[in-house]
Amino acid sequence: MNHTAKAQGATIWLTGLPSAGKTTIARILAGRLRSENHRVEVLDGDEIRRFLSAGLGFSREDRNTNVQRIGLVAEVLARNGVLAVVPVIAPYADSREAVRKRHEASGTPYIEVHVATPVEVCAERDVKGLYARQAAGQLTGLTGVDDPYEPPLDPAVALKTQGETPEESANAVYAVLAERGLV
Ligand SMILES: Nc1ncnc2c1ncn2[C@@H]1O[C@H](COP(=O)(O)OS(=O)(=O)O)[C@@H](OP(=O)(O)O)[C@H]1O
Ligand SMILES: Nc1ncnc2c1ncn2[C@@H]1O[C@H](COP(=O)(O)OP(=O)(O)O)[C@@H](O)[C@H]1O
Repeated sequence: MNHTAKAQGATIWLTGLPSAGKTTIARILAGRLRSENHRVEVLDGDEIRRFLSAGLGFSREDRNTNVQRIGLVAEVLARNGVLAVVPVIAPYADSREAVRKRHEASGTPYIEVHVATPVEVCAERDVKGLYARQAAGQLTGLTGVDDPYEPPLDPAVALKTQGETPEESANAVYAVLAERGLV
């Protein structure tokens, strides 16, 4: 297939707690997809918050605004043939549903991946020290600890990252894309 002329885009949204493995899986998946000549963009929550969502905090309202902005950008990319990989917490089911609807409205594939690492494992990994800061009383409103996380009820795939390598997790997402004829 000639990917430059007729590429099929999609949004692949990786939702899950801090330190669940979203960013790691997104990077590995994106690397594999690029090596196969797909057009790929990773819309990382942390990066977007420095620019497109600068000034937004972690209230329900701000998280929703953040997720809708990212959802808009992802849908535009995906509609135009890009595989948009989105490692963003997106803790609220209604925000994720709005993003799904935006994709459905244009007939653009939207794949929801639950990076379903248990909070105890995430807190042990604590890549950015957020769980320690929350425990020390230096931070409140941490997703999964003292702020809500509404798990997806019907994700395309749920990854148990504590029992597998990051490569295996990324391969499981790739397999879903393959099943749906997107790669
Ligand atoms: N209170 C609180 N809760 C959750 N996360 C926090 C918080 N404060 C800062 N951070 C850091 O911000 C990153 C999450 O940003 P997102 O844009 O993915 O979150 S959201 O979808 O708007 O909820 C998240 O990145 P990841 O660890 O990669 O998930 C954190 O590093
Ligand atoms: N199967 C796996 N998938 C993804 N990350 C894993 C896995 N197993 C262990 N890890 C580790 O967990 C950490 C996840 O960090 P990160 O990807 O930054 O999480 P998030 O983006 O969800 O905050 C990394 O240190 C990664 O090496």
